[in-house]
Amino acid sequence: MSKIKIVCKDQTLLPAYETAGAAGMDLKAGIETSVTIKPGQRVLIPTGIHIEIPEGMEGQVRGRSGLAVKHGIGLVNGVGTIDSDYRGEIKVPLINWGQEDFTINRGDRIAQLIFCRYEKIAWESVDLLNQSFRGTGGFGHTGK
Ligand SMILES: O=c1ccn([C@H]2C[C@H](O)[C@@H](COP(=O)(O)OP(=O)(O)OP(=O)(O)O)O2)c(=O)[nH]1
Ligand SMILES: [Mg+2]
Repeated sequence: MSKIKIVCKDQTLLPAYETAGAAGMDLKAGIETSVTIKPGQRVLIPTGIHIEIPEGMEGQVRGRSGLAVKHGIGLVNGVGTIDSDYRGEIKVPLINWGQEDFTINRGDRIAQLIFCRYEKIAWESVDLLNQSFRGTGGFGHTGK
């Protein structure tokens, strides 16, 4: 298990795995007062945490399916990327795709954070790529 440094002044905001097999730690809203998101509105919610991810790893901020299904709450950026050299506060850009106002209170679990290893690459410029069975087919060319 990797150890990752975190600055979290309010321990009630410390992200945690909710179950033994959870892939993501839930991120909590570090807002002072409640925030209401109107239908179609975007808000950037602070989480109260700063982290130091080792090089070669990234953090992925993903939505919570319960908030999406029950209230239409999603992430504006799809999946957020937390770079290993980022030392700022992690923030979550939420959007209300639903039809009703949605209120967030301090400490509410608004998204989840997954850690992944990635590989860096260098381009090798060529004129031709190796042929493959798929070729240039994509975007549904294999059918429904
Ligand atoms: O959901 C997110 C996405 C990003 N970030 C922070 C961490 C990340 O390392 C930094 C930059 O994110 P990204 O590279 O996605 O945004 P950008 O628009 O390319 O900004 P920059 O020019 O600062 O890289 O913002 C968050 O706190 N939450
Ligand atoms: Mg960037």
